[in-house]
Amino acid sequence: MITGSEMAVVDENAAALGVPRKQLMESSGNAVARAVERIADQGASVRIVAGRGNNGGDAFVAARFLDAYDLSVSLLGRPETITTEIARQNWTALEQSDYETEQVRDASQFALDDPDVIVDAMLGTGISGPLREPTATAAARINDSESTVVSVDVPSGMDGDTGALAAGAVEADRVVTFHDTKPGLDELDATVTVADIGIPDTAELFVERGDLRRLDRDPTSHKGDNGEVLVVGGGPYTGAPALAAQAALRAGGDLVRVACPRAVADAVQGYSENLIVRPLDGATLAPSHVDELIALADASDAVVLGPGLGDAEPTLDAAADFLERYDGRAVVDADALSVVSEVETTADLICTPHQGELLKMGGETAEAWRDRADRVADFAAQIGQTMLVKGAYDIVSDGTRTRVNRTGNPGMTVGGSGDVLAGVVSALAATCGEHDAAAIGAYVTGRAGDLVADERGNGLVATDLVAAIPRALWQGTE
Ligand SMILES: NC(=O)C1=CN([C@@H]2O[C@H](COP(=O)(O)OP(=O)(O)OC[C@H]3O[C@@H](n4cnc5c(N)ncnc54)[C@H](O)[C@@H]3O)[C@@H](O)[C@H]2O)[C@H](O)CC1
Ligand SMILES: [K+]
Repeated sequence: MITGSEMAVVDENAAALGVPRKQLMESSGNAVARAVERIADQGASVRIVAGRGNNGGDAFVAARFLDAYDLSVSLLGRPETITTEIARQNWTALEQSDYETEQVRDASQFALDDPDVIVDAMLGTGISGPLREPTATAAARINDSESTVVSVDVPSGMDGDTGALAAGAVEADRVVTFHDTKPGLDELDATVTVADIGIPDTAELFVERGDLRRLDRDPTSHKGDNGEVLVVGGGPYTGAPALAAQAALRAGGDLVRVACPRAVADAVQGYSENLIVRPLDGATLAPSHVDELIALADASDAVVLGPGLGDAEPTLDAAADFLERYDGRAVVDADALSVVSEVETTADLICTPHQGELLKMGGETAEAWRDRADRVADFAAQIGQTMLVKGAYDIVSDGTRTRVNRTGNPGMTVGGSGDVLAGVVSALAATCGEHDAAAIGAYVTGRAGDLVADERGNGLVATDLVAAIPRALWQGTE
């Protein structure tokens, strides 16, 4: 089962992997034509009723495979208002090839002459809201007809994400859906065919640019809605918490605070006026700080625990106390990772170890990335948290879903890139679930590294990554 929104991610990832949407549309249309052939003899009358989106586009393709039928195609609208290039191209091909076509400008013009088969391609997963004219009238006429109705992808009027049927939705006899079944289809009194349209299976496994659709920012959001992040770090090191904090800001975090030992507070503040530093007494994190950290964390949307903390006994005790008392979202990185397996926590963690740190946590790794993916998924299920195991192929898993990220390059082994990743993931975790935040965070950070490597080769440093995050994040989708 896959939702319409998820399909939009997968089909854009297929395009990123070299299988463009127009190719998918050709496969979809061919599958629709084969379904018509299964239910109607050659020469039977077939009426395609198409909308102005890609659902219609699928049917314009199907038309080219139905020459043996008494075929006519009705477009609900004007061709120049067809909403996508690939659908428009397939409509134009019908016009130029002299297929029997008509343009229905107004519902009153729409007449059905009781064809044997009606192909319902008015609306697919792009539906929003109740049926509008002329679709509503066309759907009513289709439902009143005696024809056998074959719906493309979903019956027009069905919501691709929830399966809910709008009032007046088409009552299909058959549905030809693509790649995987959709919510609601198995509750219909219709024969459903799931057509393979040639989407590579890695389009769901690999994190690609289509995943950026999951970050649709709510344009009406105002300061503080898109992520207040608390970075708990510093002590032996000062750069790490500053890198994580700057990365969180560059990844869209609105307000980022750094809770660090007083001894390094000036150094951390010195890196940037963008940071709000909350000094903690002393030179390293200690259990006496945990009350204040919990108060600060509860006022944030996500926490990064670890950058530059060091592994002094009191520091690890403090990290363990914090995790046992915190119940929000936290990215755990660096030295703090070693306490995760020892604590009972209700927090939703995203652990970002490299393979060596994974072993220290009690996890297992493997040379081949598919084997490593299995082991990481098992470990994530065992500890009940989201794992992001860094490597040439980053493995992300929450024990149920597993993704693989291939962006990044050897230049990113430079110190600090792990701090940048942790910061990016924390900002995303403030606006989307842990699993997606980890997958997209790995993709964006690696992509930032690739953008910088194009310009600087292996001379990249972690601050270059921070600067490239916005370009990597808002590269835009198709
Ligand atoms: N995702 C895939 O792998 C593939 C999907 N295919 C087909 O594409 C459609 C989705 O196409 P899309 O262009 O996003 O939208 P639709 O064609 O479903 O509809 C948009 C169209 O309809 C109008 N509209 C929206 N809501 C309403 C309404 N309530 N009443 C009337 N009209 C409405 C809107 O204005 C647009 O004009 C998917 O279902 C598949 O069939 C690919 O071709 C194959 C791969
Ligand atoms: K449809």
